[in-house]
Amino acid sequence: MSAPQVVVHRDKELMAKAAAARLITKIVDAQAARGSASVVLTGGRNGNGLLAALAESPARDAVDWHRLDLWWGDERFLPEGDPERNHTQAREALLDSVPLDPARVHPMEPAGGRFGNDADAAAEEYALELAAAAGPEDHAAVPSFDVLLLGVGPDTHVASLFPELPGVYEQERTVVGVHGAPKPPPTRVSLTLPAIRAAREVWLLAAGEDKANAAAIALSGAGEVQAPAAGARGRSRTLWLLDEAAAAQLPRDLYPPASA
Ligand SMILES: O=C(O)[C@H](O)[C@@H](O)[C@H](O)[C@H](O)COP(=O)(O)O
Repeated sequence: MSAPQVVVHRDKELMAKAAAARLITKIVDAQAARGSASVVLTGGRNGNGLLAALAESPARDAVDWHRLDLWWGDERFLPEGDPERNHTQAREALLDSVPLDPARVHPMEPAGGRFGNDADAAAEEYALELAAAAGPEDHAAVPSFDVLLLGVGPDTHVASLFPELPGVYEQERTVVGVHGAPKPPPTRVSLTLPAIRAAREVWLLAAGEDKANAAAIALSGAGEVQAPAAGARGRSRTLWLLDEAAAAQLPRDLYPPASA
């Protein structure tokens, strides 16, 4: 697993724009090299802020949208179209504005869908979908995602893996149902750390002073059970994209203060 790299931007708006530019370049390079690209989206303000910035980017259509596979790192287990679903918010922020191939967009099942209100069954189905998309060269029963995006909670949760809750202990399954999540809604579906760590690159997005403590804890050697963000590592790159407020408590060796 790759050691974390930290990049700090002035504020959350610039962080979102810079992250969007970085993601466009990564997708374009992957498509040039392998004919397609694979990205895992995340929910929350920073994840959706990146998508909205990408939608506005002048370089947006350098991406061949028809050759992009989109997955989700987690989903709030709510009915299709619920405004609080990560899928709904991603569509509003970007997906409905670009010519994606619908067959390559993989939302997690909603509540009241094929599995009714059984989040565990929805998780099992998504694991099967991921496994079906994995190739012989892939590092787990999931495709080798080019970039897996993660927002970071103030408690250091990523996706819907919360400190000391069952999902963060999962070492076999790639997707789990989550019950009793401290961040509403309580029922969710989430990739597990083994699935996250199969990604080539993991990018963690955190902006605002409410994330400063979480970033400092996760980047200072905390264990993944107490700080799930600490376990979110990519095979070849782990990149923390912060604004100055979220970087304020980082150890000095990770983010030296601006020179006076
Ligand atoms: O379903 C969700 O809510 C997200 O997937 C969650 O993991 C989110 O990324 C973090 O809670 C950070 O959210 P903010 O960026 O809004 O702080």
